[in-house]
Amino acid sequence: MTTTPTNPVPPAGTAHALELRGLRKSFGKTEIIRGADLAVRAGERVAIIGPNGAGKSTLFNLISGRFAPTSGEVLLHGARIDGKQPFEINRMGLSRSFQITNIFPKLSVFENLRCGVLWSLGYRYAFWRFLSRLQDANERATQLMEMIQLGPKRDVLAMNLTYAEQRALEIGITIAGGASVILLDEPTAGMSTSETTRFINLIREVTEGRTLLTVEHDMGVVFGLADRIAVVVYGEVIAFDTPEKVRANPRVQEAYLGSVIAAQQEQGH
Ligand SMILES: Nc1ncnc2c1ncn2[C@@H]1O[C@H](COP(=O)(O)OP(=O)(O)OP(=O)(O)O)[C@@H](O)[C@H]1O
Repeated sequence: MTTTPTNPVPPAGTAHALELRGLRKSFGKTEIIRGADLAVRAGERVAIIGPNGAGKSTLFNLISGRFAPTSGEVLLHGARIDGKQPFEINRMGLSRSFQITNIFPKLSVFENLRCGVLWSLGYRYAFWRFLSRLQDANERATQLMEMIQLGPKRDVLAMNLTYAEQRALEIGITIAGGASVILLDEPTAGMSTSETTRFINLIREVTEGRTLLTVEHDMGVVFGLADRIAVVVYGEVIAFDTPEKVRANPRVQEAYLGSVIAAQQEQGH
């Protein structure tokens, strides 16, 4: 048995890392996602932006399997994943951060990461302590710990970490299984400006070679991190392009970005 992660970069010429085709989702009579299309290339970093209530979180819930779509398709490296359970989608190589609820507060940094590694290998939590001597799981956890720069905090309980450290740990757990597609919900929410800058660099490093999707409100993070930006307005992807082109897109300006950038400039961002 080995904990070596699966190669996060699929062979050249394969399908998109992630694809949404005509995706729709209704809650009762209200259609929230109204025919969303998106095709993300392997290795791309994509930020999903849009006004409050546009459906960004719902899209994440549809991709990660928390909700089944009303109609339409979600494909991971060309394979249909819509309607599958979250753990099945996870096993197929897509991992979503669940913010700090992912973390076991009373376990140390190292133990949290080892749990993430073992869980991704298919062991149930009840068994992990019996497997604690497994050298490869320990090695992978150590490797992750260095990656997220928490080596000096190895034996500190997660609940005693700073908020930014907890977010870093959470990302470590998210990538523990070697998933090729990573979904991060507002990864820098609640951080100071300097923490945010450091954290963007950390995210860049740990997701290198993987496909990253993030939902983000902070335009500094969006423009600093994303190769392409998907703009969701009223349940549709109205633009999907490079940051420069999205910024210059009159439809985006009108629907969303103009007012957001103006507001963030007023606040001194
Ligand atoms: N489980 C649910 N049942 C009913 N309505 C829901 C459910 N989940 C989301 N909605 C509704 O779907 C709409 C879109 O919500 P969603 O959270 O996806 O938007 P968002 O773009 O992520 O917003 P925000 O930027 O404020 O987080 C909202 O009107 C919300 O009330």
